[in-house]
Amino acid sequence: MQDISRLVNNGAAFCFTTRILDAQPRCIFVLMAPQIPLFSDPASQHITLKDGELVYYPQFFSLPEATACMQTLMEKIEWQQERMKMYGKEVLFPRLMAWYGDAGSTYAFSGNTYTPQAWTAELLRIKEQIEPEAGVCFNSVLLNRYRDGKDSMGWHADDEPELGRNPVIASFNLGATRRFMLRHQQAGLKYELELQHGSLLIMKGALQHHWQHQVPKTTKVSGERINLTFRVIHNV
Ligand SMILES: O=C(O)CCC(=O)C(=O)O
Ligand SMILES: [Fe+2]
Repeated sequence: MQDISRLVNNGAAFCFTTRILDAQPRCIFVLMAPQIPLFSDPASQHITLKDGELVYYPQFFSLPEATACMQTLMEKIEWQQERMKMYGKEVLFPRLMAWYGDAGSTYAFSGNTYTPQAWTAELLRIKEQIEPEAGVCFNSVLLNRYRDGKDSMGWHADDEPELGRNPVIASFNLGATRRFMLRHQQAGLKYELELQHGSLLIMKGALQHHWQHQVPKTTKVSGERINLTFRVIHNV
């Protein structure tokens, strides 16, 4: 899978997914000549950190579009509460999860190996809108569903070997606004964002090799939230 983000920055690109009979969806980038924007660039904030980059689109999907999308994902995704080993004991993840993607994009973390389910139409639709902004063709998505403020995700980096060096990860958010915290692992730096309904956060550069992130528990939020992290898995 080729990272063309450098090229995208100099011109415009779009990416589409084709499906030939029963074949896996294939993602194809078409580079356009510079200075001829095909689509308007949704408003975004570029945040340059030490050893990493973030691009935040507060309203990547409009509110009605995001609400309809969340409803579809709540109904159509096969949500599961997975288990992990912690200090030798089996514990439940404090959230629901699901893993979708191209066949073969197997992913291992927290002691489990996840085999993806086949893309749904709704997931492909979201992926196709995100890819031109991210500049990569994603082959998998991890979905997390935080049922209320008690559900959370602890400090970690998305630095598993199958994600490769300097992975581009696109994180799409629906439902309740939650705090997304980052901490630099060597420099003692911190950064945080409130990820709102319909927003997109692209993480790139060396971020995953130097920073960790988390979604802490909160007593202030009672609503549900769904987060999708689109990724490129290199063992396909
Ligand atoms: O829910 C979020 O915003 C974070 C998700 C995340 O970090 C992950 O899936 O690795
Ligand atoms: Fe993560």
